[in-house]
Parts: sequence; structure tokens; C-alpha cells
Amino acid sequence: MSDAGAAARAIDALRRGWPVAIAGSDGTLALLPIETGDPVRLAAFDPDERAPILLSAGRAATLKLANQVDAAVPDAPVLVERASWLDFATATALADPQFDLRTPLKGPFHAIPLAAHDAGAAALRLARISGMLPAYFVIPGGQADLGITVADIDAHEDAIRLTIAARAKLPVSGAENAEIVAFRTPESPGEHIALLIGAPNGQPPLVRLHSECLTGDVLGSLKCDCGPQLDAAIAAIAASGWGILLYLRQEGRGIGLINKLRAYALQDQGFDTVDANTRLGFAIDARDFSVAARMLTLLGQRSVRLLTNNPQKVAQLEAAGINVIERVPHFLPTNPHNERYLATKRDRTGHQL
Ligand SMILES: Nc1nc2c(ncn2[C@@H]2O[C@H](COP(=O)(O)OP(=O)(O)OP(=O)(O)O)[C@@H](O)[C@H]2O)c(=O)[nH]1
Ligand SMILES: [Zn+2]
Repeated sequence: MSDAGAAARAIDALRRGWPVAIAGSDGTLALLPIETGDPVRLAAFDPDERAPILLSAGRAATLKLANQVDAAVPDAPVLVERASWLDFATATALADPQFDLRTPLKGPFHAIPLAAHDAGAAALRLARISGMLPAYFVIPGGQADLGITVADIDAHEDAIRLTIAARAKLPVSGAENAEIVAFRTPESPGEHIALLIGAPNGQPPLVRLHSECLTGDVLGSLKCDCGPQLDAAIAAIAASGWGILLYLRQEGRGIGLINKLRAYALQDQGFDTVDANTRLGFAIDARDFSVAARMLTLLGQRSVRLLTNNPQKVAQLEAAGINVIERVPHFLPTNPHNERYLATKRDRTGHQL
């Protein structure tokens, strides 16, 4: 039996710097997160000073440790052997790319085989879900006070658990005739929102999937196009007669606000949005749009016109059983701060701009 609540407790533990153990199909790993750990916790976790370090393949490739691994699979786990000189500060430098250009790393480091691939990949995924750097000290076969399974994490992330929690009229400046519907699962703190605009007319609704962007949506950041896209989506849906804006709590393409700001700091150093994610150890886009399909299904909509430039959104909705009868482009004018970002999306992530 999988237990989504156990995964929620593990997320809480990792954020507090407590060890967890994850059991997968190919073995168990005890894990101490590097971001929230410290030397005292490390000594308690690993008195023999033998625990190797778990990183993603993308981070390992950035550190030039990845000649034995496949850098094309950023979620694949890599183990770095624990040499006697590899202390907590050195591990932090392996985990956190903010110092890459300033601090020459000690070395040499050796990547060693990881038998428990399944558990290792789940550990990296759990770090992302927790909004933390994907890097741990690891004891293969080890235990911790809190033990979970890979299936518990899958259950935590399963969109089938979403239900409608509340709905009310919400006139907004771009659409006076609107209703807000809030969705949640028992464990996830972020509630997804649907804004139903206009009146159903028997036609498939015009739908926009908007991923949360605090900096763009609230602060008016010019680094991206999210804020103008949000306003323009509401206007386009209102003008079409009826449709739905889904506001998805997928900040930073699924890596969370803190990690997105880390990616922004790397962009300040000259890396583009794709390379910044890889240097941090994440996939380029970690979002799972099955959550949007579940929300549309709960709203009784199986056929939509989709407002997007991102073919992945179309493909993922279709794979989750929603019929996308039309893709409607959603392009806004650029500004000097987001020109490169939008060019990168066109050239490297397949956006149709
Ligand atoms: N990791 C990361 N996330 C970013 C960055 N810039 C914006 N985001 C996030 O990207 C998400 C918006 O996705 P976009 O790629 O702009 O657009 P899209 O939703 O894929 O595609 P469209 O439907 O065509 O707009 C939001 O969650 C933002 O927080 C960045 O540089 N790094
Ligand atoms: Zn944005």
C-alpha cells in the first residue's frame, strides 16, 4: 500500500535537514540532504565518513564527473565516491552551482556505480518536489527514522488525488463574469486554481494552462513573459465567449521558487535558462500537465482549444485523455530583458514562436 502522507512527512523532514530512507525496486538508500544538513548531522548520519554523494547526471556533467554516465538523462542518479578529504564544505560546493565559477573545486572525484537506481532517481525527484538542491549524502542499504517507498512519492504526485475544495464568483478586471474553483490534495500545500470565464456555449472552451511565476505574475518581472501572458489569456478567453484559465502551482517549471531564483543567479553569470537548470541538476522542464487534465476532467471538459506556444502542453494533455482540437498561439511582444529567454525557448525547448 502506498502512502502519500509518508511522502509529505519526508518532504518536511528533508527541509529540516533530517535523514530519510527511500526503498525502491532495486534497493534502499538512507539519505541526508546536503542543502539543509550540516557537519554535526553528517557525523551522526555517517560516523565512518564513508557515505558517497548522490547527484543528478546533469550536475555531474557540469562538474565533468560524468564521463561514465549519460548526461542526456538529467534525472539519472550519479554517486560520487567519498574520499577522506571530501568534507561537508566540499560536498556543498558539489551540490550548489552558485560558486562554480569562483571557487576551484578540489578533486579528483570519482563517479561510482549506483545499484539502487530507482531509489536514487526518486531521491532526486523528492528534492525537486521539496524545492531543494538535488544532492545528498547516501548510505546504500541504510535505514532512517523515517522510511518511505518510491510508490509513496508516486502517490503523492498522482493528480487523481485532486478534488474540488471550493468555488465562488470572482469578477476580475479582465473578465467580470468569472468563477474561481480551487483544487487540492490532502498533502500538497499549493492549491491549484481554475478561473471559469464567460458562459458555456456548447463549444469546447478556450483554455490556458498558466504555470505559477511569482516574479512575473505578482512583481511584474521583465525577465519572462508570464505576467503579460496571464493578462492576455484572460482577455482572449473573455473575448472568445467562454473558457478556462488554469493557474497551476508549478513555479519555476516545477523546480520551485528558490531553485528558480538560483537559476536566475546563474543567468546573471551568463548561462541561459536551459543550462542554468542543468547546472542545478534539474530537467529543463519538470512540469507534469496531467494535473491540468485532471482539473479539466473534474470541470467536465474533455475537449479544448489550447492557448499555448508549447507543444509539450498539447502532447501531455492529449496523453492524459484531453482532446486538444486546436492550438491557439499565445505570443506577446518582447522587451530587452526577455529577448534572450524567449529566443532560448524557441531554439532549445521547441516553443513555436
Ligand atoms: N526554471 C526556470 N523557470 C522559469 C524561468 N523563467 C520562467 N520560468 C517559469 O516558467 C514557467 C512558465 O513557462 P513558460 O516556459 O514561460 O511558458 P510555457 O508555459 O512553457 O509555454 P507557453 O504556453 O507557450 O507560454 C513558470 O512556472 C515560470 O516560473 C527560468 O529561467 N528558469
Ligand atoms: Zn515568468
